[in-house]
Amino acid sequence: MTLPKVLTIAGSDSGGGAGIQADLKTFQELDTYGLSVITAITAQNTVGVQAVHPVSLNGLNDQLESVFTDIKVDAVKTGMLVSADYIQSISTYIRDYNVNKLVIDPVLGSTSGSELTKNEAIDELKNSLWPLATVVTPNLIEAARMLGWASINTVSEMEKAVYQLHEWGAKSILLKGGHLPGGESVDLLYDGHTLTHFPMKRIDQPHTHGTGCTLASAIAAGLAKGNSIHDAVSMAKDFVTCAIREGFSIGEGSGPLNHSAYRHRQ
Ligand SMILES: Nc1ncnc2c1ncn2[C@@H]1O[C@H](COP(=O)(O)OP(=O)(O)O)[C@@H](O)[C@H]1O
Ligand SMILES: Cc1ncc(COP(=O)(O)OP(=O)(O)O)c(N)n1
Repeated sequence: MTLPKVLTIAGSDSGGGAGIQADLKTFQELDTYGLSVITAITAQNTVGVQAVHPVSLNGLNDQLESVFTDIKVDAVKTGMLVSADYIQSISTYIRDYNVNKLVIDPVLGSTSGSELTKNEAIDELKNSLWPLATVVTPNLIEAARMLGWASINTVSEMEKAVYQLHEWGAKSILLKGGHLPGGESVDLLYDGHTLTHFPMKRIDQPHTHGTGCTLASAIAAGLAKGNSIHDAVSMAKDFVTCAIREGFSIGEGSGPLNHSAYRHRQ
């Protein structure tokens, strides 16, 4: 028996809700084999990020070399990328090893407000990694920051944003509307030809830590299993919706999702 192999390149979350931990749980639940290259260790819990300790650039390169020289991965997902030199290195491996299923979650900060990828790294992300992506999955805050806009507050602003972000060379963009105000929201997928709306009713749930990481990882698992981008996003939306519905409390702040909810859905 063999399983599709999915690699996450991201930061560790000691609280277990986001980052590498959310990614590996998602891969496992979707019957794929998860591998990890860790960019940074965050001291983090449900209340926020207390400290960030990047792995050295040598440490990052050693992990990339070990994985890529031995294992043919079917898809890669990236999360917290720390800084421009890390992104340069990761882009080189993605290009040299012909990774053709790449999901970039352009994590710039945590919802609690800590910087996880340096602002100066945005240009490197745009120029070297973005054009290699099958799909990039910004939230509204990340999209506005990368476009140099003050904010994105409406579906028509989301539509303008998704078209502009697509011009940077990724095959498709999934602009997530989780931060849109109101009880109804939408994620927009644009593949250069078709704009697809994934509408959702907001689940009234305080425990949503790790939604972005989980969604991007589920898309990567779907792609690794041979699904189209549209089908992978559609499955990933169902996965994250089930997981949000069963989010739970483990500390004083915003708790994690239940990653096994999709497997046990009725
Ligand atoms: N309260 C919610 N109810 C239903 N879906 C949600 C909720 N919050 C986020 N989502 C969905 O979870 C995914 C992650 O969205 P978002 O919160 O915008 O990203 P991030 O975690 O990167 O900030 C998106 O598909 C979004 O639509
Ligand atoms: C190590 C690490 N990586 C990414 C994030 C951001 O995760 P995300 O899924 O966007 O979840 P929230 O920050 O919205 O809870 C993180 N916090 N830590």
